[in-house]
Amino acid sequence: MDDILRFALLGLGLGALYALTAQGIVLIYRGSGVLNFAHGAIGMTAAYVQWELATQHGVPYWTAVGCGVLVAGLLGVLTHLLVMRPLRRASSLARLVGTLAVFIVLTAAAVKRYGDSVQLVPGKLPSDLVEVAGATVSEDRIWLLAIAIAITVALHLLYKRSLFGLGTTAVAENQSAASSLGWSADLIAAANWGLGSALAGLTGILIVPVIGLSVSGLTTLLLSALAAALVGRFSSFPVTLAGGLVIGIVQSELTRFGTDVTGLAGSVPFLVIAVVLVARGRALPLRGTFLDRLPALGTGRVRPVALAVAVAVALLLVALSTPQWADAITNTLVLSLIILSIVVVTGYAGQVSLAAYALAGTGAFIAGHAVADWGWPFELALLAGVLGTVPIGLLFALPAVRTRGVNLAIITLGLGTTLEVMVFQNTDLATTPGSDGIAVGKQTLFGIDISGVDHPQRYAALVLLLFVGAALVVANLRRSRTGRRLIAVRANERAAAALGIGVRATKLYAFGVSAAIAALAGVLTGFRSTSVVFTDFASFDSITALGLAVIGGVGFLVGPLFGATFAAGTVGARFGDLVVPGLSEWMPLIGGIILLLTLVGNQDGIGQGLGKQTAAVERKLLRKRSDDRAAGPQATPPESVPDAHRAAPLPLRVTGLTVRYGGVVAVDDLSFAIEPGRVTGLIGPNGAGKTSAIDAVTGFTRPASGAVHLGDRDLTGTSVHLRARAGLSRSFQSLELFEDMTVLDNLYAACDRPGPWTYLKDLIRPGSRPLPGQVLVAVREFGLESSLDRSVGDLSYGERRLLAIARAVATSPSVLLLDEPAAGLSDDETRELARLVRRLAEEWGMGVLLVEHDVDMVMSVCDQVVVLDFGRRISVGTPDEVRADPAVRAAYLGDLSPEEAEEAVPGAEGDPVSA
Ligand SMILES: Nc1ncnc2c1ncn2[C@@H]1O[C@H](COP(=O)(O)OP(=O)(O)OP(=O)(O)O)[C@@H](O)[C@H]1O
Repeated sequence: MDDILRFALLGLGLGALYALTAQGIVLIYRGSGVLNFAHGAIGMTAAYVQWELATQHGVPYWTAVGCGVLVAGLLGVLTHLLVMRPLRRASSLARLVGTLAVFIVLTAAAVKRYGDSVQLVPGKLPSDLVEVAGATVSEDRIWLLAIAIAITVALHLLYKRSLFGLGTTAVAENQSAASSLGWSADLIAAANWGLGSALAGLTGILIVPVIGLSVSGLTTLLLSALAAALVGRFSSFPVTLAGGLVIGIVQSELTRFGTDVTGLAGSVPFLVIAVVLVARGRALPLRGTFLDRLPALGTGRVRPVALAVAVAVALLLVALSTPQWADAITNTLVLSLIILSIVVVTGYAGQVSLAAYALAGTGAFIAGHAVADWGWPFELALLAGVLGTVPIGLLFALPAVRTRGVNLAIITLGLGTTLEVMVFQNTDLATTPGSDGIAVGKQTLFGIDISGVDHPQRYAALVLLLFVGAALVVANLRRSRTGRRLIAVRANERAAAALGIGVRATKLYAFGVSAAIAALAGVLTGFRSTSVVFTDFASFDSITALGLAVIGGVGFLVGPLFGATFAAGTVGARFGDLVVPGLSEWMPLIGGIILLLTLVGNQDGIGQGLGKQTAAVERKLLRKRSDDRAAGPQATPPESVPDAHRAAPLPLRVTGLTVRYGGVVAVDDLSFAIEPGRVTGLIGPNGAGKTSAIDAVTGFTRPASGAVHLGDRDLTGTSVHLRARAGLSRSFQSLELFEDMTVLDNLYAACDRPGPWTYLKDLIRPGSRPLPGQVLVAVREFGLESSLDRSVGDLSYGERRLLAIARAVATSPSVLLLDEPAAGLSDDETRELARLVRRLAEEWGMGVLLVEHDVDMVMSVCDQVVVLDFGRRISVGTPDEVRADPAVRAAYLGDLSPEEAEEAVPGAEGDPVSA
């Protein structure tokens, strides 16, 4: 019992360190929406400044502390002004990498100045042993706990009570609204960066007497601190403190009771948090979720002649290279493969995963054991490593099914670190006796000696060919139907699901392909010498790899090559040394600064600039051909919708539907039916529950009760994409188009129905097929023929609204649910839309549900109208019946002022139902 208490008390001290670190991270996240990877580095800088001033320049201790904290605060403000402000319109991924670049610059500068050994720094907190509740602990832990609590209370009060705190919250929630009230978002962000970084500095200074002063020391705290921040949802200071303390206590108890499993203590609390987060996450984001600006994407087009020439030249260079240069080429290409795996999962599928190195290590681990323990030849071991890592990649994908953004990044980083400490660092699993890794010896490939030790050029040539092969597979994926689905999911998960795309399967697929590529890199890294050494696969290196991916252009196939050249030990670093001898010593710092400049200069990475230039040259050279292509390979649309493409005429029956949001009953026991070939209107005042009804029918909201049947099929409880595939298609009030795709690709995403084999086939032979007949008819009906190659971002407001409906129609639904399709259209456009809706029912045979505020349009188009008020159905019937219904008049009149109501009652002129 005493032991339990003693370890709990020790854990409180540890937890206080986590909490202190986490509070600064939360503070900056609240103020700027950025996860600051440079937090630990800023703290470390402050600690070094304080240490140098106090020990080497005789500055009094507390003055030195003040200077350290001040420098940290200044670094925060500078980070905001020089990096984050120029990146304010960039994707959140680019901003995250901005902080990473700051991290690299600060750590490289610190290594240059102070070296990378650990200094023991005496602290000012008393460290006598004291007895608390029968257990002995060092007094400084109690002080740290008290400081953590005091800082938490101060921050809580500052952000809840002060004008500055209110301003920060206002800016975080709605920047433009806050600006219109006179808050300067820029000033508030700068202040938060300054304050958060000063706190990082103070934390760093307080912590180093406990953990020692070193450049990398603070990163070891990072994961637990991030976990504490996750518990506090990056917003609550008290919950973050509690999270930090509980993690500290659990880790401490585990070191006492679970010492025989490597890495258990560090991993368990993290894993529990990950599971809770995933359980509490949502399969699809909520309505109105803010959609981030996304990194630009390349086309994935391969120019065979240029590629063949490039490969031939590269092979020649490899053959002529010295062993050192061959090694540098291998390093560059292996890192390029790692980055290529990030292009698939983050660039194409939009999932910020920080697991690349963990997956690479897994590949090396499997292949290493296959060779060392089971005596498999290299060819088979390579295959086993690559394929065997795919299931692990899918495991990493599970959190992505229910979490996104920063949360996903941290969970994947944590899972990767767990794998690293529990498997890769476990000497029972990852070393052969007498070796510091898995001893695999020298390799041959189909009888040719390719040992990286004896023939570095041959090994480099092998890596080159495999890189080209992997890049071609990724290029195929980008151009394929499957690639389009990945990009649709990246752009908007809700819209993708509504079109029948299995969002979960798509994400799993991206993680699977990415894992295979990372594993290939891992095997090639591991087998270049005679034993697979797992220090090559540090989980935190995944953060740097993501940074390099963004610098190169995370959506571009050439991105990996550019990104990789910025790393140490690669071709880029060797060239640097050639140009200025001795440069390699400065290379990490210079590399960090170049990263910063590149990122600030071009947020979409080098790949995009290159892509634009190539495209411009090509356009000039091949103007005629590209004109032909713009005209498109599409066939002429048939006169009417071919029977084969008509949707099955199925009635939709909704019975007893009730939707609750906490205490609000948005839809109350609603029943209605939609018959094929007929248009049903759903009207009601603002907030009556119309969109909630569509959400519940299409599966976006889980109703409290009720049933949905399409024909004979009971769709109650099925997921959004399965309802869409069954024949329910919807449009959204806020359109939810795939903004970074062309009109044509938006339509393809809707009408493609690839089978399970397509996922594999697309990696080898991406097929493109013309739009099916019914979509061509829709294109003509909605007047989109000349816009097919345009990007959605270039369309006018009216065109966007038409595309949203055309896209829903392209899925060939039995029932089409339109949510306010005429909002914002002119009278002429609305009349044209009304005619179109009518034709969709009469000529296409669909059942249409029309939610509209334009009552005139509803009355003119619909066969039947359902009226909602406060979620309840108050009337149903033909337009005339509804118009005459006193309950409807009362509901609508309730919306009007008394004068308007009086005016409306006597005659038809002011009648809100007919006007
Ligand atoms: N996610 C949510 N959480 C809590 N309440 C919600 C949520 N979504 C909607 N509501 C509430 O449910 C009720 C119905 O909203 P809904 O948007 O479905 O109405 P609507 O008829 O479509 O309104 P509008 O015509 O303004 O679009 C409203 O009171 C709304 O505030």
